[in-house]
Amino acid sequence: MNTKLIRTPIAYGPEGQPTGAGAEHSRSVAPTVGDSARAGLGPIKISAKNIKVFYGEKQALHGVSLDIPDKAVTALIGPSGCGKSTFLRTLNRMNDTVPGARVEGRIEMDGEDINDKKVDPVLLRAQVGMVFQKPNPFPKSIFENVAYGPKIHGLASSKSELEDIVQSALKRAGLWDEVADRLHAPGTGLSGGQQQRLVIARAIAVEPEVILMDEPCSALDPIATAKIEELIDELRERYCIVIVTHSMAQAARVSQRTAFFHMGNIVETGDTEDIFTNPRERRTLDYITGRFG
Ligand SMILES: Nc1ncnc2c1ncn2[C@@H]1O[C@H](COP(=O)(O)OP(=O)(O)OP(=O)(O)O)[C@@H](O)[C@H]1O
Repeated sequence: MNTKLIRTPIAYGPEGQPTGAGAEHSRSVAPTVGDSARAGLGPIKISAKNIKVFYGEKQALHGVSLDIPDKAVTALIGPSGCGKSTFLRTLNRMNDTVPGARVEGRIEMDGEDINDKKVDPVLLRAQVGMVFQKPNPFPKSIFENVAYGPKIHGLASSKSELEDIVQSALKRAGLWDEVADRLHAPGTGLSGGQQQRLVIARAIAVEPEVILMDEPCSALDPIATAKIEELIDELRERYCIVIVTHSMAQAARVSQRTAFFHMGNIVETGDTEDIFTNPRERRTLDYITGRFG
């Protein structure tokens, strides 16, 4: 069991291998995502199996399965209402917070069931951070926006350590140079694109392994969008990133893997280049060429 997700730690052997309870779930050889080994992607980080989501009587996902590689960007594309955001929210159990929502199926992160009752959803959401469509900084200073998570998760043992974490997260989010001289100004006073990078810094500050992005650029102008796309490309060296986007061009620019959703199902998954140049399914071709959606 991933100790970052539960409050009770388990023992690890001398080479970092899990021992005792939960060790049977660990993988000595991490699998890769089919042909993505060729594309040089990381091993599977998240594996979703037969995911069904219901909002009351309405079924939004009808048994979706997807392997998501580490150190890569996976784009979820498809027409409005096809279930992209619903699927994204299952990956850090955000649907738990939606009244009337019910999730079936299994989602493993590093081979562990994230819906296991031992998993603390608060710790899971720190490990699997989320960036929304509309930048949502807290009504606090730039510094406090980033420092908040590390403080509540006890990641800094001193003020200077906290300052280092904040500085490093802002640097990795490509925002440091623009805010270094006004860390105590309100986060909400930044431009939309800067706010979105602040929110990304906030997610990074708690040392996540996965970053989920739900249309992160749809409220931004082309220049701010280009900066976020550049940032996503840098972040993928370190994180597993899943992005929902309505922009085919964006999916093609930033992702290495793409899953095409339609009416609560995945029609096709593959390397982004293959999906956009040589899709196997007619519905994918029709969507990416703008015949529907
Ligand atoms: N909280 C909710 N309560 C009831 N139905 C919901 C809820 N959230 C989503 N749905 C429904 O579930 C289906 C999938 O919605 P979802 O938002 O996941 O699609 P999407 O592909 O992300 O759409 P979009 O691209 O428009 O954001 C839709 O029919 C939507 O109306």
